[in-house]
Amino acid sequence: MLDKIEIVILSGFLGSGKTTLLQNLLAQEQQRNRKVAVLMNEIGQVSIDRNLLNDHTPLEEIINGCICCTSKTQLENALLTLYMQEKPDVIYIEGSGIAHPMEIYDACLSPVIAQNIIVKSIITVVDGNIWSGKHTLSLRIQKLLEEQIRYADQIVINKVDLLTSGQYNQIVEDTKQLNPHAMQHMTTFSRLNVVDIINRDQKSLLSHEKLHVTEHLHVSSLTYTFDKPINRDLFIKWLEQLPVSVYRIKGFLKFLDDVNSIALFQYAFGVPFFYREEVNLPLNLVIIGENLAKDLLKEQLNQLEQY
Ligand SMILES: Nc1nc2c(ncn2[C@@H]2O[C@H](COP(=O)(O)OP(=O)(O)OP(=O)(O)O)[C@@H](O)[C@H]2O)c(=O)[nH]1
Repeated sequence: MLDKIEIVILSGFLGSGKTTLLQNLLAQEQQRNRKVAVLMNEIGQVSIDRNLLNDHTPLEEIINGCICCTSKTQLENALLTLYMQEKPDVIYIEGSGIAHPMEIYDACLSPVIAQNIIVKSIITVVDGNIWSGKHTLSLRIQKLLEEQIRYADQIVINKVDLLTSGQYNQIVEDTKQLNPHAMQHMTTFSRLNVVDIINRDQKSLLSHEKLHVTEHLHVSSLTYTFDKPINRDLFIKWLEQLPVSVYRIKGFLKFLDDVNSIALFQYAFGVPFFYREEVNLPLNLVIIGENLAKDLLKEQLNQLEQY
């Protein structure tokens, strides 16, 4: 089994400074001698940003589609390709400016590779200038900007050079209110030493800081592997009692009433879907949510295997 590959998700609205940040990060990774791969998602028909990266960095691109719709499977496949072919230490995923960070997070956790990766950080770059004038944007875009901030564990407030001190203070306050857990960085041209922040050794931090760090990424995931078929009704009963903080589950199941096939299972915000598949895949179930009670969930899933 290969070592776990780190994933860092770069989120942020169009033009906020994600590619600029990525270039900075890649330079820092190079100094640390780590093997890096990049996955980019752009909405346009052609890739613009690839020219901004050096030729040695393995790159997969998903062009002309946003991860939140059909391109999600493409992202899963691209990630799998990078994982199998390049075996990097870390994969940076730059989402399109209109992608929701949770959609990217979700797409990373394909049941096929969820056990082999670890999402280290969700970094959202906020365009200070756009944020200050956000009332001129549609409500949908305003909501997206807020969501991109809400789900980050590192917030890079960029383009500080274009802000008045009043605007600067307002952004700091707004982002703190939307996401009190995240670390804030105020930057110009996305200049910050974030690699160290992502990789800092938690043991070396002061104890109060340690607690803070472990709480940063408040969205988490759990992968459970079933060894045998389970009872369908009991599984559905289990789903019905889940707290709303579990908002996504996906994976492969085998039910006692149909042991010759596999059920591809999808669950989003309380709504389950089962698709019958005639393939043989490991029975991995990935659960995504906020403040997951992992031990309890494992125990409950283990119980399902006892019937
Ligand atoms: N004035 C100013 N310009 C910046 C800053 N950071 C980035 N830019 C410029 O903003 C533009 C967009 O930056 P990118 O890094 O390409 O932004 P992006 O988020 O990758 O953009 P998309 O790929 O369209 O989503 C570029 O022209 C950058 O040079 C900053 O701090 N201040």
